[in-house]
Amino acid sequence: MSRLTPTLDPTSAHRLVVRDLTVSYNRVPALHHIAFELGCGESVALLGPNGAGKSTLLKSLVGLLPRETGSITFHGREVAGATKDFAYLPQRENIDWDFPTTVRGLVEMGRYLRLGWWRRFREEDCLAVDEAIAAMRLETLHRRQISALSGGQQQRAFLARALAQQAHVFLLDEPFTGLDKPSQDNLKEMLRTLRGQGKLIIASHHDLQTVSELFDRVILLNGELIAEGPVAEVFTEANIHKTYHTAPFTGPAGRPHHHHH
Ligand SMILES: Nc1ncnc2c1ncn2[C@@H]1O[C@H](COP(=O)(O)OP(=O)(O)OP(=O)(O)O)[C@@H](O)[C@H]1O
Repeated sequence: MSRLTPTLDPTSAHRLVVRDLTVSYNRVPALHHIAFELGCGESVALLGPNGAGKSTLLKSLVGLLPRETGSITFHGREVAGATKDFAYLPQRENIDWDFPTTVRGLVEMGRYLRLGWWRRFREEDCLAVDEAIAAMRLETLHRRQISALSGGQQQRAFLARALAQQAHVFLLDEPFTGLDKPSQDNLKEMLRTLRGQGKLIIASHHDLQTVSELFDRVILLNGELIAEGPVAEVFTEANIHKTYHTAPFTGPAGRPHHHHH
């Protein structure tokens, strides 16, 4: 295939395709030969016990971890390393909320990610930032320091940054954790907005009670892929049991390392 004129497979348009993905830490595999295919406009719960590899999968999708085997393609194009099409929300405790910036400053960073730091901010960039702030209902808070926001508002500020970046795939690590009921409802609505805009949302999640209310599909993970598909088909008693009550597949290298929490 010519490098200059990549041929796009029409069936892969708007799809994220993961094939045979293996990711290891110090040669100990945390993900074993994972494969799945997702489409834009879907919201997907990434489920599995502590240490199942949920964060590892999100980080590897966003290019933060090298992969040992496998391929990731989006829109039929191989994804290698960081891409502006993908936005990543780390676990809350892994974000430095004391970083001195306003909501607006944070959202502008998303825009710069898109432009490159050397480019001048233009009218259209300001508009994109305004739009993102409005979509996440942060208009009244845009001058506030991010350290002075509630947990739910901080999540929205990060989602606004991803919107300004014009990301298509939103990789969210436990976005509902630590939010009270009103903030959860609010985030739920924001995710519905994003899905309506054709974004693909993949979120690790721990509350099995809310899965069917919040998501269209599930990925059940425990070192290896247990099952993947629409909630109604795949989120079954038997699959849940298999995911949470079976010893994780540890691979030929032996037991996985203890979890960092
Ligand atoms: N930086 C690291 N170095 C070595 N091993 C790691 C590292 N990060 C994660 N691991 C191991 O990889 C495996 C998967 O961890 P990961 O954090 O992806 O799980 P998780 O499903 O996100 O867990 P949790 O639900 O607790 O957040 C675990 O066995 C963990 O101990």
